[in-house]
This record gives sequence, structure tokens and C-alpha cells, in this order.
Amino acid sequence: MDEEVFDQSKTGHAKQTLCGVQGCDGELMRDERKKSIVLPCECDFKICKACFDDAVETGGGICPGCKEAYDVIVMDELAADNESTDTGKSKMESKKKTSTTDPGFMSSTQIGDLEFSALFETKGTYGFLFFVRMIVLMFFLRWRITNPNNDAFWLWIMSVICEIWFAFSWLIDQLPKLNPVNRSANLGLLKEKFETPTAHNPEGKSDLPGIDVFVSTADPEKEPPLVTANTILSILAADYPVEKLFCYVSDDGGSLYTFEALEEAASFAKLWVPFCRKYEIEPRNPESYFNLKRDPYKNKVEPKFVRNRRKVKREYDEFKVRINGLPALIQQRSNLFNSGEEVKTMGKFQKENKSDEPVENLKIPNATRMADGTCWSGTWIVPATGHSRADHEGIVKVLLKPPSNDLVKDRSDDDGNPIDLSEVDNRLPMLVYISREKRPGYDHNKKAGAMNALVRASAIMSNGPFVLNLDCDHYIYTSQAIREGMCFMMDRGGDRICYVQFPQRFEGIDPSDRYANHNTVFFDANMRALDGLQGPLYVGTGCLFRRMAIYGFDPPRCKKPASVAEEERWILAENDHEILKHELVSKGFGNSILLVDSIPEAEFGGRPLADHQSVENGRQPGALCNNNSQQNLDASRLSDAIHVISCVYEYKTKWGKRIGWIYGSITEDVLTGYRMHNRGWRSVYYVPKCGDAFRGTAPINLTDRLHQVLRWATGSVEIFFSRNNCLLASPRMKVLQRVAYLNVAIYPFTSIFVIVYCFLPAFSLFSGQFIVQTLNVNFLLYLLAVTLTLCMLAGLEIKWSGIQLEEWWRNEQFWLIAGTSAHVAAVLQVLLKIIAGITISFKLTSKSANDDEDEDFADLYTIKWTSLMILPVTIIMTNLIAIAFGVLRTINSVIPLWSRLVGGVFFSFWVLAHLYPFAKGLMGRRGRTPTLVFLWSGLITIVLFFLFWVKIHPPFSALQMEF
Ligand SMILES: O=c1ccn([C@@H]2O[C@H](COP(=O)(O)OP(=O)(O)O[C@H]3O[C@H](CO)[C@@H](O)[C@H](O)[C@H]3O)[C@@H](O)[C@H]2O)c(=O)[nH]1
Ligand SMILES: [Mn+2]
Repeated sequence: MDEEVFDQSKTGHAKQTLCGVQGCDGELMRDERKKSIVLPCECDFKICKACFDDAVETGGGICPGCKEAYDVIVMDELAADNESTDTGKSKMESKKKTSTTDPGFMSSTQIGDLEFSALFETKGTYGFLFFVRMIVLMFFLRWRITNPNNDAFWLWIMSVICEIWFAFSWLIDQLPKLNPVNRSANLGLLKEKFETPTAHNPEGKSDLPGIDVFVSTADPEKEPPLVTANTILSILAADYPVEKLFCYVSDDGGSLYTFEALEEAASFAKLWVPFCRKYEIEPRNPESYFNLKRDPYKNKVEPKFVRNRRKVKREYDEFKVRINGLPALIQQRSNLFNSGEEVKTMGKFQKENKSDEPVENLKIPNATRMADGTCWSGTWIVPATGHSRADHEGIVKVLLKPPSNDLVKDRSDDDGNPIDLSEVDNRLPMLVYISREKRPGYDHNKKAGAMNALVRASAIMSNGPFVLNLDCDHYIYTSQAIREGMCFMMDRGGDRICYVQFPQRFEGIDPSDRYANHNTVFFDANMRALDGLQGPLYVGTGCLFRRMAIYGFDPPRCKKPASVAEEERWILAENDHEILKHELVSKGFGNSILLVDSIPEAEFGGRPLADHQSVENGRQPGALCNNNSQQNLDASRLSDAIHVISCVYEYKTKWGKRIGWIYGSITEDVLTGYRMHNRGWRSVYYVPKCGDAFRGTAPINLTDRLHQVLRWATGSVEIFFSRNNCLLASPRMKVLQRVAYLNVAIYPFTSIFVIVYCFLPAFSLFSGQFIVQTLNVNFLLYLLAVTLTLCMLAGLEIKWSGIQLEEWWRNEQFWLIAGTSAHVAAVLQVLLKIIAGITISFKLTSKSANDDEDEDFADLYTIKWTSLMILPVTIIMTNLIAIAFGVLRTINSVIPLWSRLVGGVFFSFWVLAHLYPFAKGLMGRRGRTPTLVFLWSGLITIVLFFLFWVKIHPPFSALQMEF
């Protein structure tokens, strides 16, 4: 167990982190991968590994806390975990060794060896299984259609319609999945080619292109500035040439709190970043690093490390306290300055005229003030005209100036740094705070608008040929992540890649991942499979872009079909930049000359090295060694940066239409990626083997989670009903890629059929039609087949097909819950928009800044009232009542006892199988669904039964007949 050393004295939770079994005080069981405590039972009984093993092996799998059986799946998972930790060390090592040649846990064959990266094809029985299942499905449907049940015709016809849709949507879902791939990156070679001294580059300066990192935040309440500050620190400390890394924060809240938190971060970075470099700290987000559950001293040999780590930790704690104190400080300081100002004006007024004009007229505004007393140009605590969230001027503030191009090492120990950082490069990347201008009457286009403002401002200030986009809660988990992304971009032929998308990985999710926050099927099956086609979807964060693709240019060397309009034929006229500029202005980049001038440079910087005859359109090695970003920040540039983030800038331009992040969808990310694929660009999906590239937070309570799903589903349906419908895609988009986009869009529609299907067993039990009149072998077979269909639909077959997923059942459970709530709501929302023009709104997802171990999953059980939950609860109620009816009918039926029993058991099982995911997902033992949900659901249940009864069976007569 030397893998894990938990220092209890440090966390201060000694009592709570011990096993709850009487007489035992072992350390709690932990999940290495998610770095969290494992509570194997739903009652959250705290238990150590040894006691858990005892309970499983000799205690019949019963939880010592609540005396109920452990979940079989959880038990299996943990048993597997235990095996791996027993032999933990050797296994870890062998994993590391194989990782250079083997791309991970899938068995695969290498199919493409590029320069800095390699492509692998997943071996497996996937395709074969797909065809087998398709044939079985066809036979099943044929049998269903040719065997109508005339006694229960309406039930039969409804279920057959549902099944045909299911088969169709299953097919659409499977087709793009036939060729999942895997990739690997070669960081060593990248270093060799770009950062080793050569004839062109005698000093071995970095020849890598610049990268602008964009971080978006919008609301200091829902997105705590401490979280954003930590993300920024992880970026500033990332392993990429300092003079080539530029960090931009977009604050749509225009909040002084966020701004000052970033100021604090910039100042703490002076200690944090060199410390990370010196000791190769991972991850470089201080909050996560200091909360790591593993031994911080492992592999560290420098004797001073212990002391230095402690010092940095203390500095970090003080930094945190300062950030937490900011709101109060800002308030106090503003009050002070404001009242001082008031006294001054008052005195002046009394001196000047002694008339008795009311004093109120003199009241000076309740301004929010910066440290030096000047008024903050953004949002005030008490919003005023010109100083509210939706009405303030544009702000550009350089918090850290670009560093010099030469290595600077800290020579002295006594310049205020608490630890000795001599011999460490202490330069910091540039950091800029931007809050775009907001005025009433303008559509600000949410995140997409914010990103476009950053694209323009950064073009003027640093013009990185590549852009990394992160949400404020997604930090760099592996400091080399950016380099890994660049391996694909700089590869031969890499100039046709528009973006490299990394999977979204989350922290702070409950160990059992009740609401499928990890989205395993999506991130480990769908996205890999898309990579085998034209590329993964852009999912909004953790994505490295090529600037030229953002600008809406065509990929190099692409076919220009005659049918494409002149406007579409939009490619750089090489070596003819003057023409280019003129054209670009007229093409809609807006009137900033600096911006237009920067475009050819960005194009050049993104080219691969021309060091091989197969490279077309490459650039000379060494061309990017001397960058002059320091000169780029003169006053004229800064004023132009302000100009391009103004409200009016986009007026009569193509921004948001064909340039930049595309407007008009609440899932701007999917849409923006779609447009790039539509132009013929390819994207890459990269799942790093040695740890996640980025990590973020996800809403773990059901209500927030459903709203998130609702938003994504609405977005995809919305895109489907727009001119960006994938059926109308350009000929440059691959057919199966279109099918994949089609799948995303029609997925929510399946919900309608799922709901009908979920009510069917209840109705048939209730009416007694199925159970009494059609109980025969055929019918039992039918039930079996239908259950399998449901499993297949839910994606279970992925598990059986050769793509290994680490957990899977959660996705299916949650699929059913989301399918009967958020997905239907999404379809309805879009229909309402189309028919009645009702606009779709969405709420920003809250991110918790939770550093308290004990409260980790407290949020999980918060269920707030949401109408989304009415339908799932109605389904539960209806089915439960129906079971009671079914029992009654079976008891009183005229058919033989044995067949009643068999049928009854079988049918109840089937109904319960429908209920299980809901029951499991909706009601934790500690959770309570709000009464309002129950009231509504109860009401609907009663109405449904009444309608059904009156319509299908004349009241009572049917019952009397059968009883
Ligand atoms: O007016 C706005 C609204 C949002 N944001 C930022 O957009 C990001 C995403 O918003 P969030 O509420 O966290 O959405 P999620 O549901 O977590 O987002 C996922 O899905 C969204 C829509 O598909 C994508 O935009 C996100 O990047 C992706 O992480 C956050 O950084 C926000 O600060 C802004 O900058 N301005
Ligand atoms: Mn988010």
C-alpha cells in the first residue's frame, strides 16, 4: 500500500476518514483514478478496503451500515479495483512501459505513422456483432409486423411503431461507430524538431508557434473567481515556451471581483510557476495539487522540497484567504471612497452657494472602486447606468506583460520570494483580462460572442496561430497537454486539421456517478468513432484550434466544387497579401487594419515544417524562433484591441455568421465544429494515455444535470431545424459524418417513443388485454425481445462489442431518465420556437468551489423543484399502480393457474425492469423528490387512467367481465 499515503494530520478530518465498522479504524477505501473516497453503499456508510473485502467475501455482500446488499455492479467494479491496487506498482509500471507502443486499453493495430503522431485502428468484433444484431433485429421486426394482435390492436400498433423507430435510431447510432480509432503523440520528436539547436537555430530557441489560451467566465456568483484563478495558474505554469503562450480571460460579468482575483493570481504565479517548473509539479492547479490524496514526496529527492512545498502551501492558503476576502474589501473600499467624495462635494457646495437646494441632488454615485480609488469601468455592486452587467464599456487590462525572448533565471534569493528559485526560469506568460463592451439593445450572443471578441483582441495583441479554448472551470491537468495537441497540428498534413478535441474529464463526481456525468459512452465510444471518420464534435472546452479554421477559411488543398458559390471559394492568395487584405476587409472581418494584417502571419505560423518533400505549403525551420510579442503592446494596439471588442464592431461583418464562433444556437460549440467539418476540415480526438489533459467540474445533482442535458439536446434539435441541417451539408462532408450529426439531432426525438413505450406495460396490465388474452409462448418471446431491444437502444451493446468502457450501466440508466424528461422538453422547446417564436433561454451551469472533503458530494442529494421530473415520476407511479391491477386481474382470471403465475411473474419483472432505472436514478435513499413533483405526477397519472379507462374499456364492465 505504499502507493497511497494519506496524511490525516494535514487534512484535519482524521475522524471522518476512518472506517465506520466497530473496532476498526482503517483508512477509507479510495478510487485512484478519480482521486476520491469510495462509498460502496448507497447509505454512504464509510468503510475501509479490508472491511469491505470481508463484507463481500464472508459477509454475503451485505453493507455493515444499513444491512442491505451492496449493488452488484459496484461490488464487481471495486473487486476489480482491489486487484489492480494489490499489484498496483507492477501494473502501473507495465502500463507506462506499454504506453509508448500501445495506445491504451483497446487492442489495436497501427495504421498510420505520421511524424509526431500515430494512428491506430481498434481491433475487435464490433463490425461483426453489428451485422449479427442487425439481422436479428430485422427478423424480430418482421415477426412483429406480420403477427398483429387483434385482441389488443392499439397496444400492438403503438409498440410496433415505437420499435420501428428504435430500430431506425439504433442504425443511425451504429453506422458512424464502425471504425473507432486511437492516437498517440510523440513529444520527444516534437522537442527534437522544434527546440534543439540546429544550423537555422543555433541557440535552440523554441521554433513552435504561439498559442492563445481563451478562458471564459460570466458570473462571479456561479463561477467562483477562485476556480477561475486556479485555472489561470494552471495555464501560466503549463509546459510550453513562455514567450509563445498567451492567456486571455473573457469576463462577461464585467466584475471587479473576478478582475482582482486574477490580479492576485498573477502575483501568486511569480512563486507558483517557478516552483512547478523546479519540482515538476503535477497538476499545476494549486487547489488540486494541495488536495491530492497521494504522497506528495514520492519521487522527490531534493531535501529542500519538503520545506519549500510547505512554504508555497502557506502562501497559497493566504492567497485563498485574500481572494475570499475580496468582495468585502471591494465593498468597504468603495464605501470609504464614496463617502469621502461625498463629503468633499458637499463642502464645496456649501462654500460655493449657501442656498437651500436639496442635498440629495449632490449625491455622488454609489460607485464600485478599484484599489486606487478610480471608478471600475465594468459592473458595479449596485448597478448603475453604464455600469451594469448588460451595459458597460469594453475593458482590456494586461495583468502580465509578455516576457522577454531570452531565458531569465532568478539569481537572488532575497527579492521577496520565500523559496530559493535560482536556476529556474522565472518568466511568466502574458495574461490579459478582457470584458467586452455591452450595451442594451445589442445581442451579445453569450459564449460565442465572448469568444469572438477574444479572437479579435488576441489577433492584435499576440496573434497565436493556435487557440486553446477552456471554460473557467476546466484546468490543465497534465502540463504537457498543449504540446501533445501540437503534435497533431504540426504533423505532415496537419495543416488540414481545424481542431484537436480532448475528452472532458470531471472531478468531484460521486463514486457511483449516479447521473452519468462522466458520459463514458460519449467520450470513449462515440467520439473515438468519429475520429475514424472526419473528426469529433467540438464540445466547448478542452479544444485546440487552428486560427485559420476559426477565421472560416477553407482547408488547404481542398477540392473546390463548381457548385460552391463564389463566397465559399475563400482561400489565401499566396504571396499576394495586398490583394488578400483588401479582399478580407470586404469579406467581412471588420475595419481593423491591424486585425486584417495579422491574418497572413497567423496562416504562416500554422504551417508545418518544410523539411520533407511530401510537405506542401510548409515553412522553413527556425522561422518562428524570434518572436517580438513584447513590441506588440503599444498604445495604438491597445486602443485597437478596445475597438474590436466594442458592440458595434461586428455590425455588417461576417463575425458569427461565417467567421469565428457561429451564433444562433445555445450549443454554439457543436454548431461551430459542424461548420468547420462542412468546409472540409478534419478534426482530431486525442485521449492522452498518461493522465487527463484537462479536468473540469460537472453538476452532480439531478436538477442541474437535467438542465444541462436539456440545453445540449435543445441545441442539437435547434441546429437540425436550421440551415445547418446535416442533410444539407456540403459535398465536402463525409457521408457517415453527416449520419453522426443526424444522430445527435434525432436522438432527442427518440424520447417521444420511449415515453409511449414506458407506458405500454402499465396500460396493458391495467386493461388486462395482454396478460389475459395473449399469454402464450409467442408473447413471452416478445417480452424478452423487447427487453433486449431496450438494452440495445440504451447502448448496452457497446459493452459487448469490443470497445471497453470502464463503467457503463450509469449511462443507460441516465439515458432513460433524460430520455423521458430533458429530451422531450428539448423537442417541445424547439417546436415552440419554430411554431410560436418563443425564444429559448438557458441557465449558466453552477460550478462549486468545494474544498471541504466532507461536503464533497453533499450537492448530489439536492433535488430542486423542476418540472422536468414530472414525467419520469408519472411513469413510475403509473407502472406501480398497474402492477397492483395486474395482480388483481391475474388472481381473478379464468385462465389456468400455472399460466397465470408464469405470466404474472414474467410481466411484473418486465415492468420492474422499466422502473428500475428511474427508481435508482431518481431516488437515493437520502434524497427526497419534492412534493410538488409528486402532486403533479399523481394528478397526471389519475387523468391518464381515467381517460384510458373510459376510452378503451367502458368503466367497470370490463372488470366485471373478467373478475
Ligand atoms: O454569456 C455567457 C455565457 C457563458 N459563458 C461561458 O461559457 C462557458 C460554458 O458555460 P456553462 O454554463 O459552464 O455550460 P456547460 O453546460 O458546462 O457547457 C458545455 O456546453 C456548452 C454548450 O454546448 C459549451 O459552451 C461549454 O463550453 C461546454 O462546457 C462558461 O465558461 C461560461 O463562463 C460566457 O462566457 N458568456
Ligand atoms: Mn461547464
